[in-house]
Amino acid sequence: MGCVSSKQAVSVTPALDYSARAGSGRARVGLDQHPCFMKNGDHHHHQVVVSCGASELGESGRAPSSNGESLSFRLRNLHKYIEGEQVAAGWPAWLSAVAGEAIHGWVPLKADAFEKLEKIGQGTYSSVFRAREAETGRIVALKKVRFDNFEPESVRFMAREILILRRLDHPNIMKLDGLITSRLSCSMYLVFEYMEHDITGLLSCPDVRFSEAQNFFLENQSFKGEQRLNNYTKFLSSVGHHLMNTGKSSKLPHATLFKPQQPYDSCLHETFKDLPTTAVNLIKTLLSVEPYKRGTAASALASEYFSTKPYPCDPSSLPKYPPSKEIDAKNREEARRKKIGGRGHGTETRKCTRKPCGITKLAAEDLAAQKQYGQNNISNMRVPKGGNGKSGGEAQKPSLDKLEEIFHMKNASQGDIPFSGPLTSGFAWAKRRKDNASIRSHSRSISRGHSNRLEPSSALQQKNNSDTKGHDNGDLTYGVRTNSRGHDSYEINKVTLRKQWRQFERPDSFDASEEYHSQELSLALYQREGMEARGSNLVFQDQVDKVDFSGPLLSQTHRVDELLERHERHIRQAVRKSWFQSGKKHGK
Ligand SMILES: Nc1ncnc2c1ncn2[C@@H]1O[C@H](COP(=O)(O)OP(=O)(O)OP(=O)(O)O)[C@@H](O)[C@H]1O
Repeated sequence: MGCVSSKQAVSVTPALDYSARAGSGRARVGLDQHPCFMKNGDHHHHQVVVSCGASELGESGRAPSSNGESLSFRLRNLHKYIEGEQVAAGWPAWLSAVAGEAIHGWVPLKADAFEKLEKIGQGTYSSVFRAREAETGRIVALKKVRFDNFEPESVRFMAREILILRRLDHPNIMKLDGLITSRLSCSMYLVFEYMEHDITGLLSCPDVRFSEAQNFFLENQSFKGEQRLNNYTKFLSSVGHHLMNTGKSSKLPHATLFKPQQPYDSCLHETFKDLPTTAVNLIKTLLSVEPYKRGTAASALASEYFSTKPYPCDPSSLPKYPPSKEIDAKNREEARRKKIGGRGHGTETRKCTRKPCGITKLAAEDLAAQKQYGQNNISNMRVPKGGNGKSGGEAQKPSLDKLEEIFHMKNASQGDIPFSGPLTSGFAWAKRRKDNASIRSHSRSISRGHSNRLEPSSALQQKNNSDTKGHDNGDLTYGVRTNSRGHDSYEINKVTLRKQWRQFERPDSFDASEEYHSQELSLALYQREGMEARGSNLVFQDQVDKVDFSGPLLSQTHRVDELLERHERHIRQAVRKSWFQSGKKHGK
């Protein structure tokens, strides 16, 4: 694992140790013992017992009344102290404030240490890029995760993935090498070792046929690997609901979310009648809705399926397949569909079909945004440091929100067609495209409500495609109309707006000066903006939920796997949404 300290006990020190390899996430940040506290337990800050002197009592210097208070008081100080240390090491404050443990012992990697190549994957909450490490030439995968850095729950959610990845150390699990972000950045990239294949890619290759033993091997291996577990999740979404609806009521907190309109009988045995009973039994266990009944990876490995013939082949006997990834399969499929169906049978149709209301709303907002951009003199916009948001910055805000949403449209998770092939070279988002990045970094995550809201109309989608040329990597794509009235002024204002943002915020430019940027300023502005955005999102949310959980989702041209994929996404989104909400309710 790329982490020096992930398996070590937490201890902190005022001293930062930068002696490790420069620019590496593996660099060590102070693991020396601080005389003020000692460890008790192995991996939680909460378990640190503090025994500080009077000088450590904080600003007031007042001694708290009871032991409990004293401890929490000191722990608060300790947390602040750790946060300060992490920020000094280059981590953004929003991250260390809520997810200090996930980054503990690491220093952020620098964007310009990598040359970003083409987009190679699209996950529900991420876009994945191939990249080259400048110093070594090593090829890595950069996973840009989507989250809302102003939503502590969202950051925590993302950080949990990091924390788990850091703790995993296995040949079948892609290693997390580090994180790219900076003190002034609102986004983050996870740096992984590069994987040439994924199962979906391999399975989609017409030339690749697995023998039973190879298949078995892959299954067996895959229980040990994160990548394949993703595929199981997809699989789960395909048959899971049958299991869920066998008449037994689930005790899960959000079970009603998944409750279908009509009950189903489990059809696992029927669906997999060609599989041996041992395999179906294993699947059944793995798909149990109730967590306590569900098999773990370890129990799966011990299942009969893996101990009966045919045994897995020896890994060394596996042929070396040409690189093939899910994105290639998607692109091939998309090309095929376009060829067969011509216009109107692609993703655009699907998106339009699914969310007509959202589209209408988006189009209306788009027009409103254009109008507003036309009216406002954006070039005069100047956001004062520490301002209260009542100046030009605020005036521009609603437009900016809309604009950035439109910008992110293509990046929305639902049914995106990822780009393949080298679209740019160099770490463009840090160097050449600070303009876009400014807006992007300012933006909040499009996961959850935002992404749903951004389902484009076909007109927007068309423009998306053409606008992509001028921009980088498919990471950020403009969904601006070309054929709408007012387009020119919109374009001009858009450029101006980007310049303005660039002046006070240089996200993703990892050595940004603080001359114009103020995280507090951004925070103040966006807290208000977040409320506005959330308010307007409510309009869409109902529609989205309605679409997500009822009725036929696809037109006839769509394949079952797309349906399943989308189901999976919807389920995850619903779960995460409710998870966030319940987290908020409980004031976590
Ligand atoms: N380390 C890697 N090397 C090469 N490609 C990768 C790597 N990690 C991810 N990818 C590619 O990116 C795609 C999306 O990644 P992944 O499934 O991990 O994203 P995700 O956001 O976790 O998705 P989801 O939430 O839908 O599971 C994968 O299908 C894979 O092809």
